[in-house]
Amino acid sequence: MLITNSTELNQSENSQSVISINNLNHYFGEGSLRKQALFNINLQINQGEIIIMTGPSGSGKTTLLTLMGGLRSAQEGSLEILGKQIRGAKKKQLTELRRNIGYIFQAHNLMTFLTVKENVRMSLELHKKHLVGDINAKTVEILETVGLGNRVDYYPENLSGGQKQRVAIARALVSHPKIVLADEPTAALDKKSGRDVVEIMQKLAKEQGCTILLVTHDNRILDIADRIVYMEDGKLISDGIDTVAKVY
Ligand SMILES: Nc1ncnc2c1ncn2[C@@H]1O[C@H](COP(=O)(O)OP(=O)(O)OP(=O)(O)O)[C@@H](O)[C@H]1O
Repeated sequence: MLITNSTELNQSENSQSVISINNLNHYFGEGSLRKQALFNINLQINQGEIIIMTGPSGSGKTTLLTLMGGLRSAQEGSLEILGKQIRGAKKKQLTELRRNIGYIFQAHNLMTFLTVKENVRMSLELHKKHLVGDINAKTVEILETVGLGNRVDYYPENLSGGQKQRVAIARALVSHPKIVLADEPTAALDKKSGRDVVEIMQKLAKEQGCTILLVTHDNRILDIADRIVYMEDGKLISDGIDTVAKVY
């Protein structure tokens, strides 16, 4: 009976872990040009956490973010995303995994020839499981949540930077991904728009229970994080469990 209980406990603990990284190394280039970009990274990320990754330029934040987002295959060590081992993963496995992940980038990457509504709706259309029910209504609903209910038929060129970024958030979250990756989402925005954008991300993520991984140099938004991961020279210096105060 005791064994059963402890097994159940382990299973429930594991189910909370969305990303599990152990002794991860990463290299760019080959032969004499081979350069190590990540050194022995260990990090556990749980469901619903908002993680901000910060550190100097070239410290490896984007490399780690793209690995955690299934945008490249892990080479050495262990990287489990949503329970799947990504070390040595093939393109097909990464494509499959990416269906569970939403992406928000500094340059929002909206389709300029589609309206706001069409941009968001397209994301739903790529997910077969969301093609049930009224996808138009789902699209309008999330646009209302990000404060763009009155802009659904606009083209991106007629929106401000902050509004475009809010469309990008709606597009990333409309399919209820388990993980959202955001690379410098406030970099091109003024203080107020940047703040609005991260607060909307925070609110939606908490409602949906999704995990957010956010890379930023923007000190003004650090407070939305549950944890701040600090990197230097390809090494993880602090994973925010109890050292945030020392770093900042
Ligand atoms: N495709 C690549 N080919 C070769 N080296 C790369 C490549 N991408 C990144 N690097 C190197 O890996 C290291 C980490 O880069 P990375 O972009 O992950 O850092 P970063 O912390 O995100 O920097 P920034 O804040 O400037 O975006 C750097 O030394 C960089 O030059």
